[in-house]
Amino acid sequence: MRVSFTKMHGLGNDFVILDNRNGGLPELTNAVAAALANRTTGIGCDQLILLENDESGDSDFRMRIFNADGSEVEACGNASRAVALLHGESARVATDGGLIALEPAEGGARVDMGTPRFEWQDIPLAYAMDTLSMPVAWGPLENPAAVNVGNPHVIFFTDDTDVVELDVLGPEIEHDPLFPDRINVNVATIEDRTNIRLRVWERGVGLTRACGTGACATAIAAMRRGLVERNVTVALPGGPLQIEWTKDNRILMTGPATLSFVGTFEWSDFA
Ligand SMILES: N[C@@H](CCC[C@H](N)C(=O)O)C(=O)O
Repeated sequence: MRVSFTKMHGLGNDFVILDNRNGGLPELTNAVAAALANRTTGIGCDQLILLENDESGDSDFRMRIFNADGSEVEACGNASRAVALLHGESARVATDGGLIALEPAEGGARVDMGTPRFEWQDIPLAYAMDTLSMPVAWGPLENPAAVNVGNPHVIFFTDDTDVVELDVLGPEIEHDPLFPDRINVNVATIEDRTNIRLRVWERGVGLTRACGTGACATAIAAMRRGLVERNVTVALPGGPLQIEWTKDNRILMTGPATLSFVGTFEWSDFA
């Protein structure tokens, strides 16, 4: 079967998007997702995004997210903006991390990512601790915060994020038994009350140019610690995102998205 896909990215975090809202595609297994995401033998991307009908009728459609390693996960901020651009109009979208609201904007989108969660069981962590100030360390990275913004994040604040060996510490922390579902690892530097610099080791992928949910989680953790205002710019290697934590406890993320190209592939080559 010949299948169409759209290649998009948000600040260099790239996606292969399959639109199955009209049905007809075979079941997308974790193995097929990993094969398509492979940059040597597949199409290549950080995340594979599958759009489906929401049978419950609670949303306009459903967005499923697969990391490059094939694992299916709950949320993806950058892909949400890409899907908003592709869809072209406002939409309420069901994800495994909860309902999100897309609002296309010039060259990108504003996304209501929902409400953050802070209970240790909700991250999830393996055992109880204060998620705003965790008494744990990995090498020079210590005393992180953890936030679930649909997916799980741990956030370390350091004087200079650029000197952290995230390619070494990232995989170690991602796979630590403290995190039963593994974790996305964020290393951030507070520049001033409205600016944060951020690098992310993504669960199931590795270092990426940008992570939208990482920007949301990091901004919320910094706001909870009183380090920044409730509306900040988060600068990632791929560019900036604007993150606001509203008085009614919603996370609003605004930033660009880009359509790279449209192509086709033969499903049986990857199944
Ligand atoms: N790139 C994403 C996050 C994708 C999912 C993440 N790797 C996870 O495993 O939770 C983003 O822009 O948020």
